Amino acid sequence: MSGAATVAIVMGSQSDWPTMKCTADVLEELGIAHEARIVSAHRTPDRMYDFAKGAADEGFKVVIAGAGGAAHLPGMIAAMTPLPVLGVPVQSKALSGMDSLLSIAQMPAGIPVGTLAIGEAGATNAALLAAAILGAHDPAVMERLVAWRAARTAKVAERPE
Ligand SMILES: Nc1c(C(=O)O)ncn1[C@@H]1O[C@H](COP(=O)(O)O)[C@@H](O)[C@H]1O
Repeated sequence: MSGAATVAIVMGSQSDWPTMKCTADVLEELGIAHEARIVSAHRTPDRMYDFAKGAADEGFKVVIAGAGGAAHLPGMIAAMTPLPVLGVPVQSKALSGMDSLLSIAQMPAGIPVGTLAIGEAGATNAALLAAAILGAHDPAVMERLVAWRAARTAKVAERPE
């Protein structure tokens, strides 16, 4: 999406992309400029430090961080930026994402990460939550979010077939 990105989507590995693509797809549908990068607290700590320290200066307003297993990425980023950080627990093979969920949710008081559900539902909702955050100060974004939700509601059938 063109224009200065307001939402950063970061993930610990290329293998997280099938999940985090759900975030990118919904942001695209909502017309919210975003940028996706692979950044790992474990494997690329210097890149993570530079990203987290510079995210606000880069113009990002919200960071969405997805990671699986020992998912320290969202919390480490939250420790280094005042921006809202939304954490998406990516489903892991060994523990089905429970490890990811607990790693992201159990932050110490003072360093918040808004933790979403495991997997694609969480990745989708992270985009909607980012839109709601941005929409609080941007009526055009809020209008598109309301329309997106209305369209989703309209798809719910009254009766099962
Ligand atoms: N949890 C983290 C972090 C981190 O938190 O910094 N970096 C990579 N990972 C995770 O390791 C999993 C397996 O990665 P590989 O598939 O590359 O082995 C991924 O879900 C990734 O998010």
